Amino acid sequence: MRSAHTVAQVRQAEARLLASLPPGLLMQRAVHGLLSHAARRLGRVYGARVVVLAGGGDNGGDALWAGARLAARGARVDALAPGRTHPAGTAALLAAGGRLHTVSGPEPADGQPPGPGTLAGDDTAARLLAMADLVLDGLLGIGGKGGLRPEYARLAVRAPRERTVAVDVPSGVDSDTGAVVGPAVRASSTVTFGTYKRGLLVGAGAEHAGEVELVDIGLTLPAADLVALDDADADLLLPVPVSTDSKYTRGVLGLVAGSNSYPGAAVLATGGALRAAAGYLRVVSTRVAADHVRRAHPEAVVTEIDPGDADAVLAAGRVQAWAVGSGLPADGHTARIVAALLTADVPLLLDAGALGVLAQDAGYARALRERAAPTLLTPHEGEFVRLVAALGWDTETTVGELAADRLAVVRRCAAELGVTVLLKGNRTLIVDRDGLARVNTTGTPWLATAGSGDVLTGLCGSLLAGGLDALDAGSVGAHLHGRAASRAGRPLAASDLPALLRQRRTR
Ligand SMILES: NC(=O)C1=CN([C@@H]2O[C@H](COP(=O)(O)OP(=O)(O)OC[C@H]3O[C@@H](n4cnc5c(N)ncnc54)[C@H](O)[C@@H]3O)[C@@H](O)[C@H]2O)[C@@H](O)CC1
Ligand SMILES: Nc1ncnc2c1ncn2[C@@H]1O[C@H](COP(=O)(O)OP(=O)(O)O)[C@@H](O)[C@H]1O
Ligand SMILES: [K+]
Repeated sequence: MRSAHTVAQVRQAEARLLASLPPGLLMQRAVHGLLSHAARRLGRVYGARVVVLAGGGDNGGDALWAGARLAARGARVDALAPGRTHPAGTAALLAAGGRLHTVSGPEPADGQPPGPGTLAGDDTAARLLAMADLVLDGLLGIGGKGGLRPEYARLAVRAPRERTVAVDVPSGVDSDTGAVVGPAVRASSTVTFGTYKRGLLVGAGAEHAGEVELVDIGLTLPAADLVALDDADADLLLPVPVSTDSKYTRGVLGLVAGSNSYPGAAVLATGGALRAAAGYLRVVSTRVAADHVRRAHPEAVVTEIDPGDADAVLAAGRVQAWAVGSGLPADGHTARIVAALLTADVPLLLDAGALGVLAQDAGYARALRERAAPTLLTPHEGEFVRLVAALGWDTETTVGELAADRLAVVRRCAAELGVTVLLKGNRTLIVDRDGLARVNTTGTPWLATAGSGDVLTGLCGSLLAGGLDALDAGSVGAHLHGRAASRAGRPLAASDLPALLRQRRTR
């Protein structure tokens, strides 16, 4: 399990630790981790060309110290700085034979740098960056605020992504939110210290960070309210049948999905549901979809209903969870079924057409809040925006806030509706009514294909029926879904996913 903390939490933990350690030791722990990572990436340090981008704070200090160590091992190290630099890190670099260039502007300038080293222009900086075997981005760490100042931005955009290692966080990424305003460093890997910063896992920041390596520097941090599951966590949470189980005790899922227009959604959701936790799957569909499901999945127990026949849905039989919405139109028929299922006292997943129904009437908010059993909503961004518009949120503002602080927005929605929200997309977020959050880090952009969300609905519904709470069902479902996608051939079709959900089990 990877835990993410806020800048304030990190600062507090650092302050406590700093008070108990000899000066400089904390930074040296960070530098040691950074150096190992850089050496591993370089393969051969001796003779390698390394560029350090050095801002004025401690982040620049880390990068300069690591540059000094690489220089001592025979690398040719040039530091590029937009202004003043960390004094001890600078002295170490120069003593080890590294060079410091203060990048003064677009043209090579005459005059004196603000400290040691030489003045250089953008052309020199660009040339050094183009020739570098490795770039260490130490422009800004967790002290970065807002968009990069122009002199920082000019260096940030010239760093070659595939050869750039970000120190702690890519410069220009907001450590707490993952928001990126304007130019920012794009790294192929990030070495982060003490804990994951939220911005490395969520939003645009995750995309800028590349692979993230965590270096332990001995910080003691509070329990995190945002975590990312690893493979082992998901495998442990996945319900596994025991010798005393029957198909019923494993959990029965009721899946209301598919329509004459979208029968495929029912087939896909069924495929996902069959390869998770439930031991028994009741699929409730109108005629055309029911026929498709029967043909594709003989093990599903199919009940055929007339559109909108809520009584027939409930009469399909006892279930431990309902999942409703994939391939259903957001119309009056679906509204009747949704209204009936909202009163059921078992866990309920609402997706697609069912979310569309909720978005048409603010009155559903109350019904959601009043439900005693867990509720999981699985919107993509468009569905999310429409859903909260029904709560009176301004659409344009919501879209802006999703870019600025995705986690905060999803938290607000989950709290307001008293439900667990799974917001799909790259780095799917799963947040419960109390604000506990998970971010999914599996998957590939190939999942951006019609129907993959239907498979996810079946999968998560099945996990709910298997007894997981909504936060676990959503996060384990998203994890397995993404993992299946990364095992797939390319291009990926949604119907490839169910078979890929089968895996060699460790238990
Ligand atoms: N504090 C500690 O004890 C440790 C800190 N470490 C490193 O220290 C970093 C934090 O150091 P700092 O607090 O000095 O912060 P930074 O190194 O992130 O730098 C903050 C400085 O950058 C300037 N700045 C902020 N936003 C800017 C922007 N948008 N454009 C241009 N300049 C901007 C600020 O004026 C401030 O002087 C961590 O990320 C980590 O790399 C590690 O060495 C581990 C120990
Ligand atoms: N760029 C992306 N990277 C990774 N996963 C993605 C990306 N875009 C979409 N996904 C995932 O693909 C699925 C798409 O679901 P959804 O939008 O509901 O599609 P549909 O309704 O067609 O099935 C979700 O699990 C989502 O997280
Ligand atoms: K950085």
